[in-house]
Amino acid sequence: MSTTTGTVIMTTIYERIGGEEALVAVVDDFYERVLADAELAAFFEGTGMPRLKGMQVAFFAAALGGPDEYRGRSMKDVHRGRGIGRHHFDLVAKYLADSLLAAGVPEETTQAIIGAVAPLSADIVAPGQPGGA
Ligand code: HEM
Repeated sequence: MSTTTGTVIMTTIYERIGGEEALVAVVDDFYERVLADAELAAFFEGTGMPRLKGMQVAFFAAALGGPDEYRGRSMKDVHRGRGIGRHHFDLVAKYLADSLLAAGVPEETTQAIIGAVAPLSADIVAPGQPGGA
């Protein structure tokens, strides 16, 4: 048996993907895909997209280990009463993965991010729907 001493360098997913700047680009591309999908676009009618993009960047930054806290509303409050189904959630998750991969985020990191957002379906999918609380 051998022992090694060394420095363990911990990096967050936030840092690994390139921080705030990378996240802004990913979120822009993500909403382009979401709004181009006829099954999703109607959910965002009447939503101010520049503000939503900013909130989404803040949310993902906090979720992925970034330095700032997310100070927006809870996922449950934001998505309540919108009739979001499991299918819609899965489409959104797929577009997020597509955007991350398109930005050059490695497959493994992309999977880790999708794994981190998956449990949010309990708060986002409407109650009574599969995957909803
Ligand atoms: C990974 C899953 C998701 C995450 C992390 C997420 C996150 C967020 C965040 C951070 C906001 C902004 C909150 C605020 O304004 O205070 C938001 C708003 C919104 N989300 Fe989601 N969301 C997700 C999935 C979905 C899905 C599946 C739909 C519908 C298909 C959806 C529809 C909306 C809409 C319409 C708004 C804007 C509400 C408004 O106009 O104020 N979201 N979401």
